[in-house]
Amino acid sequence: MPQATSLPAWHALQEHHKEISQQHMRDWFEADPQRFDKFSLHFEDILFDYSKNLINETTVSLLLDLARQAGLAEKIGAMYSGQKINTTENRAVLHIALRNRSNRPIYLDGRDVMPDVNRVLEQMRQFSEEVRIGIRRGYTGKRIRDVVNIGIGGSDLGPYTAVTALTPYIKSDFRPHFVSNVDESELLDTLDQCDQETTLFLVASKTFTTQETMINAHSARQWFLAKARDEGAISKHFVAISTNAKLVQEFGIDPDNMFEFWDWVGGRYSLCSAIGLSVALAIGMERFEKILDGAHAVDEHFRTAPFERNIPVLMALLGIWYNNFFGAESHAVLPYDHHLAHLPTYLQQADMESNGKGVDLQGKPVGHQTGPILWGQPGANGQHAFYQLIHQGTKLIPCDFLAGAQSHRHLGAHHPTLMSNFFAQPEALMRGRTLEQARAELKKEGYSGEQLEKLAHAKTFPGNRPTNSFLYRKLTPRTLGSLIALYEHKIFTQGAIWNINSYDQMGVELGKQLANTIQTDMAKDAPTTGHDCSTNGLINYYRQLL
Ligand SMILES: O=P(O)(O)OC[C@H]1O[C@H](O)[C@H](O)[C@@H](O)[C@@H]1O
Repeated sequence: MPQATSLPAWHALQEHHKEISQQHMRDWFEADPQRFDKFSLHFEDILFDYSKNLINETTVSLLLDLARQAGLAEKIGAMYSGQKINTTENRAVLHIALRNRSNRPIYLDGRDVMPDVNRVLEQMRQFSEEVRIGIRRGYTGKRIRDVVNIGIGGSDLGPYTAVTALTPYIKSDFRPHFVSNVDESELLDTLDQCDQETTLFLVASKTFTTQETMINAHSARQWFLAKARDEGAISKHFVAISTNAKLVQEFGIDPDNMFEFWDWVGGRYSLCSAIGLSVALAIGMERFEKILDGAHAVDEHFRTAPFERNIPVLMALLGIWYNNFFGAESHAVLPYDHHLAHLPTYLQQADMESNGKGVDLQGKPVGHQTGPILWGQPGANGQHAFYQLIHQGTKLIPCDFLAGAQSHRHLGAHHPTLMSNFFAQPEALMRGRTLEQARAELKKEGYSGEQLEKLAHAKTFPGNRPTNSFLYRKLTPRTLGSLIALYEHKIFTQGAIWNINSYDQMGVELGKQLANTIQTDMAKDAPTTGHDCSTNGLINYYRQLL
């Protein structure tokens, strides 16, 4: 596959960019009352409004050409048919199989993976129901009240984001916890809230070798045994979620208490696998399966919708437009739905670990920018922190705004107020405020002369800042599954066009290796000398502080 930069559509977009960058969205909206109809789409109850972007019909058509010329259709086909598109690790990428709610088989090396998927779903169903209704209890016969998921990265962020998102559905006498960091503070603060007799630990790790998770799991085991004093009781309080049966057994977890997943599920794409067990325990398996339904519906949309009406494809192309032609370095995700507070963090791993790559599929340096810096936090909080820079700073930051029309609980004017901000911010970012408008407003307020002039410039907003708005009825399990799948396929599409492998994460390794050698050095009595002088200096000063 040729580099994206050598495709004819790339050159055409470079030329087109010159023309678009001279124009203002405000004028387009004034000239064309149909703009919203042209540039918005519905998927079930989710409205995707992309009309407030720096695009016209030619832009969209050139971006679609780019997708076609980059072989996107073939690449989607390759993923769905189980080809080993994770070429560096020689693995297929089949998270779509985890939520394949159709009767269609999905083959990997000539074998249908669906019986395995369904077997584990059945195991999750049985286990979560037994815990929730109290058939499975702790070693003293008490009901399980606290569930602690111990995992990091993909074995933490997905279920943590989902459990937070679906807080209104959590069983009232049940408390889910997530421990990821190796910093003992997190584990100890959590254990302080728990009782050994009523706590269930889910040790979640695809590889079962991740340092942070293993240390936390061993410490949790010790904490448990300090009270239970019976190794036999472990089977009632520890389960594992992993692809590595051997290491799970070595840790002392009964194979019957292991929930399997497979090397064709990337960690950051594993929410719909057994990694979602904490979600199933918290909200019930039936509702967990609604997440799968929502994700599957989007999988089908992505697979079958023509590119011009394919939401993840359009999300990806708009991202590429800003990333590669406007030089935007970051992308903000701004949920006006407090339950989605962890979505930006979740998407940081999904997007930045997938597309933070500098070589292409042939192992050659890419000749263009790849994945953006993804960041964000819930509105309205962000408005009082970093929106100033988005409105008037010197950087272009495309933003996604997300909101549910209905909230789960009602209190006075809270929700309408939140929603008014959700509508106002993208409008203000698009429209801005001209110098003339600022002058007129100040004049009305009684300003004049030099002071008016100075203030008018400070109060001018350039506008023309691009946003997407996602508006759905209510944050249900199904909607959550759909939103996550939309972003997953956006990431896939961008990786496909950039011709990179979105499914390995070699960049995480070096720091891990160095940490291991440094820990050995730290254990020695002599001052550390084996590193650069800065690292030596830091380690040696740390010793003095102990
Ligand atoms: O699930 P695990 O094998 O414990 O891995 C947990 C995480 O750690 C690694 O460092 C990877 O960068 C992540 O992609 C992964 O999700």
